[in-house]
Amino acid sequence: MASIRWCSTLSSSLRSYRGIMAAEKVALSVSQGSAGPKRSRYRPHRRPASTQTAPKEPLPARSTTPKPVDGPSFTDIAPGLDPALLKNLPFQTCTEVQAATLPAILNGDDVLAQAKTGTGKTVAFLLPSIQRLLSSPMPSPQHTTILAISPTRELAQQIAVTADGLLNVGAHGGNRYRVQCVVGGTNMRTDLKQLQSQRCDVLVATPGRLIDLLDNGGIQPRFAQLKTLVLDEADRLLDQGFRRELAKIISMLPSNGRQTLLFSATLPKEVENIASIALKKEHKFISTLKEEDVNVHQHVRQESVVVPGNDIVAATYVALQREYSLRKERGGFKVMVFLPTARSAAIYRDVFLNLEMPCPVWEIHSRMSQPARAKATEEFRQASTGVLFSSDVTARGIDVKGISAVIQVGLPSSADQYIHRLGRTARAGAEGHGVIVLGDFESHFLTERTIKTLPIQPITLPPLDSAHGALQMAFRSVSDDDKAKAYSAWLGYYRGSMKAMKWKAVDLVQAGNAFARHTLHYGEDAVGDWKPPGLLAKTVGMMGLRGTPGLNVVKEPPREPRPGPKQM
Ligand SMILES: Nc1ncnc2c1ncn2[C@@H]1O[C@H](COP(=O)(O)OP(=O)(O)OP(=O)(O)O)[C@@H](O)[C@H]1O
Repeated sequence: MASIRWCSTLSSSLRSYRGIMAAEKVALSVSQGSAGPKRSRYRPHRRPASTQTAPKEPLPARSTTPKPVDGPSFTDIAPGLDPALLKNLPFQTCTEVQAATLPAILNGDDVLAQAKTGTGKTVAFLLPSIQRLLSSPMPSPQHTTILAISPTRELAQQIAVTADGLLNVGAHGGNRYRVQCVVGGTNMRTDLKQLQSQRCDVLVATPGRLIDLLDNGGIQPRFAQLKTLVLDEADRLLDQGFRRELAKIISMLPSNGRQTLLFSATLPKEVENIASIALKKEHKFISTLKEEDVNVHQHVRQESVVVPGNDIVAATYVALQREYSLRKERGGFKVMVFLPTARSAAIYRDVFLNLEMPCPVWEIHSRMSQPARAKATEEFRQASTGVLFSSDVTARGIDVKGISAVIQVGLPSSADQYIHRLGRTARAGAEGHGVIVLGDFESHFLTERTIKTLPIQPITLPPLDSAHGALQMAFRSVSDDDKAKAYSAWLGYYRGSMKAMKWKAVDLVQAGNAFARHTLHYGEDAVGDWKPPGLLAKTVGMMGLRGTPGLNVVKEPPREPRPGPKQM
């Protein structure tokens, strides 16, 4: 294998973000709150999330200017659009989904819309909703006109920034309208204070925080004049995980005179039934996917790598090196690596920070505090190069310019999730590349009904031998406590896929133990007596694994971690 020098010189290579909305950016009231997170930081003794190694020779930056799309102009589709609103749009021509949905939304229809990832759905629902807001008499400051709900905090904040850019309507008396964003992991009292003291014409929220504010903050009257309800990533919001919360929210909103918009790249057939809790019967279903279309862009090169289970990390390392060498000349090595669990995203980031990476690395997952998540997202957004190790918190909707590749490690939770994660690259006509790295025990994913229809090319990576030594060293710096948590999370995650794997409990435990022994402990205990990390009897019971041979069941929580060797 041609060896690539991965150097670790410390320097700052962050460039300022040239996002499309940045030019229009105005003060946005994103309520983040100052109080600490509900959960403690992932690991307090570690270096802060922003400690980065950066390239010795920074890679040339790629342009992040959005490509103009080849569609009709916004005014062709909707001649009545407010000129001041059009001025705030960084584009003149519509994407397909924008052209297809604009007339119906302006007409006040309920819409269920499907379009591929990265095709401008956010503007598709915000632009006409805001137009309807602007063309009505100024609402009273106590009332919210548009409520958009997103399944993740980062996506909610991104939607709020876009809404804010669009609402910077000079012709309507400057910033008279206001956008607020309320998400979990921040101080609810701060949210409440802002909602009580300031206008909030557009509210973007995650479901949990919104319910809290409705139940305990008494904000229900704020929605008495609600005109538009948007569910972004609608299939996710209406699936088992969120459905009850959504049903409750909807029951607390007025139905008279309310327009509802549901958007997603993936809309399983069943969603139309469930969607009836939100949509009027006579809603419009608009899809820009053709009958025979696969749900990802044809210009995204997709590859799969299947390796023995113990080689998954090494294969990820080599896949990253390969991507780096592909990008070296052209620049723009910026990669998102998706892992099945929060714990594994954290461990991968730790391990890769200890390898000689040629760029900064970040982690983002639900085990981090919200301020740390926001900081990681913003730093990665602004970076011209870097790797973000992520759980599924950024799988949907997140729009970061210049992602050159998405690497998915391990079994995605569903075919749809594969599509959403892949959609973080090649957005708005940009180029991009996807690789999925699977262990042999999870290769059945590639034969799944939807996945089979995608143009995924199997590839063989260069030999992994050179990666093993470096990885073994890097894994030593991860504490036993973190390894134990990653092991437990691994069992919890793969337990959900036992049927697809044709596994019994004992097979699950065997595979989990192999992961702990050969990946987390990277062969250090391969000889002699080896015990998997301890699992509390309570945890074993909750996983339904009581009595399964191979587990190390303990009564007390594992002792405090012995600190690993000093980190670089
Ligand atoms: N009319 C347009 N012309 C050019 N670029 C556009 C246009 N509309 C939106 N974009 C850009 O396309 C990118 C993707 O938009 P957006 O995030 O709304 O996609 P999406 O369809 O919601 O994706 P996902 O399914 O991943 O949530 C953004 O950077 C956005 O600024």
